Formats: sequence, structure tokens, C-alpha cells
Amino acid sequence: MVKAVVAGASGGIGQPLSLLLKLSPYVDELALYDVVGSPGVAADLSHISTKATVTGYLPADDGLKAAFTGADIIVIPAGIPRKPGMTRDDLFNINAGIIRDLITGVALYAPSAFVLVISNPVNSTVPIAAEVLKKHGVFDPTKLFGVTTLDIVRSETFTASVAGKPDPSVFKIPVIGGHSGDTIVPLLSLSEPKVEISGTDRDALVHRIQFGGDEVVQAKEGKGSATLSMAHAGFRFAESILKAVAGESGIVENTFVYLPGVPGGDAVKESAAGLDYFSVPVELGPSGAVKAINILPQVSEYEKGLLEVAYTGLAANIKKGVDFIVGAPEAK
Ligand SMILES: NC(=O)c1ccc[n+]([C@@H]2O[C@H](COP(=O)([O-])OP(=O)(O)OC[C@H]3O[C@@H](n4cnc5c(N)ncnc54)[C@H](O)[C@@H]3O)[C@@H](O)[C@H]2O)c1
Ligand SMILES: O=C(O)C[C@H](O)C(=O)O
Repeated sequence: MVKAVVAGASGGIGQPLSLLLKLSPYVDELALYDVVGSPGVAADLSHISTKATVTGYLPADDGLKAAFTGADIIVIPAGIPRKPGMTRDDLFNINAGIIRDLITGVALYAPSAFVLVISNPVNSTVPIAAEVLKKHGVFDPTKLFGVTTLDIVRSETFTASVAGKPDPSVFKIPVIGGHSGDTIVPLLSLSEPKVEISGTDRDALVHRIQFGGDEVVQAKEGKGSATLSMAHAGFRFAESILKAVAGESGIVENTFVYLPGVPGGDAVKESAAGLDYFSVPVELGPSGAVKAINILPQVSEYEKGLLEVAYTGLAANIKKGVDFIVGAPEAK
């Protein structure tokens, strides 16, 4: 029996993500948690004739405890989205506290669950989550994932369009680093099938993958950021976890993980300027991340340049998240 939880289930991502989970054959029980509206979303989804039972919880009456207890996988798209002119880091002040409180719930009620963090800024919210779990003595780095799958989805779609291929789903393109602007590093040189895109076309494609989120924020004119494509991406990642749990082998997803705690992570950390958190292809198994795959030695000279830029931004974002929980070190 697999129990899946969506925290932030009434939101723009939460509702379609919950729908996709309700349709999944891998889910037996679906618990929807939000500060508003979740019983209504649950009632609506519960009429769909698939096997998962659906329940909705609010904070009252120990709703967080009831929603999280017994969870196998908790997907978190709770928090505010960007408006035009904002960076993801501008969301930190509000979303950091939301993640801290929800992850405290994970630590108390579902310490063995897989935790998938969608809430931005992912480069900081994942370190916040890790530090909260560490504080409670229940941190398992092989079960905590920052969801960067939307960058993969965009790289497949935009590359297919530039390459003139009708079906983006044939592409496999690693996107590594973090999840904001120039911390997002698409590795077009490692694309399968190979693509020959160079010069200004390559620069424009890389920029579009890095800043694809802004395109949606601008098009929505103040009404939020990517929700439907994100629900698809979040579900793709969640289902990969559930397939691995069900025993399927050879599943690899790019995801933002705590490198020192994942097998193979130390080699990635050494290649990635000593950063503790980084998105790389990660092999998934029944108990979570089984191997972080170090593809950094294979990148092109051009991509090395992109990575140098990414390291600086990521280091600052990671530190900001860690400091939010452990406190900034005393000045000497
Ligand atoms: N990782 C990614 O690739 C990616 C992609 C798109 C959006 N996002 C991020 O996902 C987050 C959600 O985006 P959205 O468009 O769904 O926003 P939204 O405002 O539509 O929905 C957010 C939901 O979170 C709920 N919420 C707020 N505080 C909560 C709490 N303490 N506990 C439970 N629920 C709470 C709200 O009530 C709301 O229903 C944003 O931070 C956004 O930046 C990340
Ligand atoms: O752009 C955003 O703020 C949302 C999300 O991170 C995205 O990449 O679409």
C-alpha cells in the first residue's frame, strides 16, 4: 500500500499534481494537505474511478499529523509563486518558513518518507529541509530530492524545436546545477540523440532553458508561474520514485540532492567546486537514491564556463538556506 501526500494541494501546481497522482496505478492512498481548500479538492478527486482513496486535511484538528502519518512519499508545492520582475530568491522570506514548518511535520510524523521539494527557491529550500531533518536526527539524504525535472522537460521541448524534431520525448538531455537562472546548466553536448547546434543558436537555446520560467511568469501577467508543466514534471519525478520502489531497475532522474549523503556524491562534490548540493543524474532504487552519477568530467569547454557561473550563485543560495536553520556563524 503506497500513501502519497501533496502539501500545498489546493494551489496551481497542487491541484493538477494531485489529479495525476489520483490517476496513477502506483498510489493506493492520497492525502491532500493545504492551509485552505484541500477538503474540496479531495472531495472532487475522490469521485474519479481509480483505486486511490483521497482525503483532504487542513491545519485544524491536527490535520498535518493526520495527513503525513504513514506517508511513503510527500510532494511539496506549498508556497508563493513569482510575479513578473521577481527572482526565485525573492520568494525566500515567505517560503523558507513554510518549508521549515512542513519539514518539521515530516520529521515528526513521516521520517521515512521520500520528500520531493518543489517550492522555490529550490536551491535554498532543499538545504532548509535537510537542516530541519538533521536537527530532528532523521535526515536520510537518499530520500530528500529537490525537483528540477521541469528544467529537463524544457530542455527536451526547446531542443527538439530548434533541432526540427517533431517528438521532444525522444531526447535525453542532462540539466545539472541548481534551479534558477544561470545556476541551471543544460548539457547539450551530452544530448541523446546527438544535436548539432552551435554559435548563437546554442547560446539562445541554453538561455531559453535557463530562463524558461520567466517566459511563463511574464505570460501569466502576475497570476503566478508554471503550474501545469510543473505538475507534469513533478508527477514524472514522483512516478519514477514509485516505479523504483515497485522494483523497476535502471531509473535515472536529474535531481538536486545533498551530495555527501548519496553514494557517488563525493566524486560529484569534488568536481562541482566542493558544493554540498547539486542536481545531477541520480539512479533510483527501492530505498531512494542509490548513486549520484558524476557526468561533470564529460562536459564541453563551453559548458565548463556555464558551470563556473553556476557555482557562485549556488554557493550563496545554499548558504542562505543552511543559515536560515542553523543561524549565521558568529563574526570573529
Ligand atoms: N521546482 C520547480 O521547478 C517549480 C516550478 C514551478 C513552481 N514552483 C514553485 O512552487 C510553489 C507553488 O507554486 P504554485 O503556482 O502552485 O502556487 P499557488 O499559490 O498556486 O499554490 C501554493 C499553495 O500552497 C499553499 N500553502 C501556503 N502555505 C502553506 C502551508 N504552510 N502548508 C500547506 N500549504 C500551504 C497555498 O494555500 C496554495 O494553495 C512556488 O514556490 C513556486 O515558485 C517550483
Ligand atoms: O519560474 C518560476 O518561478 C517557477 C519555476 O521555478 C519554473 O521554473 O517555472
